[in-house]
Amino acid sequence: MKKAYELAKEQYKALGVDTDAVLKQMDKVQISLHCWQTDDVGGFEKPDAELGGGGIQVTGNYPGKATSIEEMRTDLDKVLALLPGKQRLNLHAIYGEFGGELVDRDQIEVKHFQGWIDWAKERGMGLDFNPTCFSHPMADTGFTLSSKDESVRKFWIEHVKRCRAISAEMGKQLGTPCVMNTWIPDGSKDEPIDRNGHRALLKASLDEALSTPYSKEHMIDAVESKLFGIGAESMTVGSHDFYLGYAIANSKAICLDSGHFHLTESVGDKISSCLQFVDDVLLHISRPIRWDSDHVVTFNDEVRLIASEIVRNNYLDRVKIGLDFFDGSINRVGAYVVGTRAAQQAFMVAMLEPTKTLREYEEKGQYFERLALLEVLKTRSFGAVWDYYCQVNNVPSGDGFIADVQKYEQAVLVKR
Ligand SMILES: C[C@H](O)[C@H](O)[C@@H](O)C(=O)CO
Ligand SMILES: [Mn+2]
Repeated sequence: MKKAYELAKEQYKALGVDTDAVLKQMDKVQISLHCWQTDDVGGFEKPDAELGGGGIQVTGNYPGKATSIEEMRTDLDKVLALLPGKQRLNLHAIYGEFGGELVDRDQIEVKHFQGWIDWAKERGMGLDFNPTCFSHPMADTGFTLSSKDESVRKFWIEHVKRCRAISAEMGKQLGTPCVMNTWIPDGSKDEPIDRNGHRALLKASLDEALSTPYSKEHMIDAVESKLFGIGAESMTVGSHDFYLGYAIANSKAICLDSGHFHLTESVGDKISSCLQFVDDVLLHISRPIRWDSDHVVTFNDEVRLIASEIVRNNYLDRVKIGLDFFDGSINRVGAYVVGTRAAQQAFMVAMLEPTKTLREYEEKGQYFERLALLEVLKTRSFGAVWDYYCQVNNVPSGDGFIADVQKYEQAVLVKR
């Protein structure tokens, strides 16, 4: 492997790229693992909880879904052991440790998440967080923060407020800001008459829910837009226009989910636009197939453009990288490993680009040369650099992780 790496190093050196520097630079890529892939977005508020409503859906019934926080942590440790580099963990509010009590969303406190904070601290990881404004009777009408019913709005405002306090404490205790992302399912199946009314209510609810000031050293608010959801095909209250406007006007981060735009739109193209106006972008890297299907991320052109845009513009400090897929049709631990590695690979390939040369071609109008070099790069020995990176990080390289996931399935998952 070292030999293959040395050859690749020479190949990239000829193009003006220092592969050793790339290996170091990869340390800056910290991907936040979305906890909800372990259990198909069920959460542990009550036994056998399942994702309900919210315009999102998990398909598949592959054996081995985590049925408790303990199982979830075992799975996450397995995932972490198969990934090179450092990761964060992204929690949803339904994953608190409620000790068998029914703690409603407007009652959650730091104490329900202290176990996670300690867990993360032991692993030297940062945490991110999300209010859960779905899978709850108060979300059954399809509206939460933008509901016309004041009692419904109040309930969700209180939930978001408590989530922010929890997030700030997570960031404080772990010494790294917790990104708290608010996504709500609010929308309408059929053509509504009062789009404006719901958007005005959402703005007012957010103003109140996000009013407590917290240091950016502890927590960063992000808001996530969406084009449409299941059962909300005609109008989504929190559209991209709405949230980009809100984020700019209120100095919040905007969350761009790869599945939340028309399929011909590209999240990679949006990053440099948003960052002209907001301090931070949060990514939910996903793989939409025909709709916001939340397929496991693969190393495709979409993800590569996202990574290239971040690396080419030195935006690694301003773009927080999260994943958002939930596939219950395959081994869930394997799904994490494939999806996270794919995103990491996209960043590595972006770092192996001789951007300076490409930029010079572009500045001089040498578009044939720019195109040709981009094509040549597609056949360079990136795989050897990736394998070596895995080796120096003591995780399986090549297809080695497949056997590890299979072993874990036999030893742990099938017994659940
Ligand atoms: C579970 C997440 O909050 C959810 O996936 C959200 O981020 C989203 O993308 C909804 O479509
Ligand atoms: Mn998302």
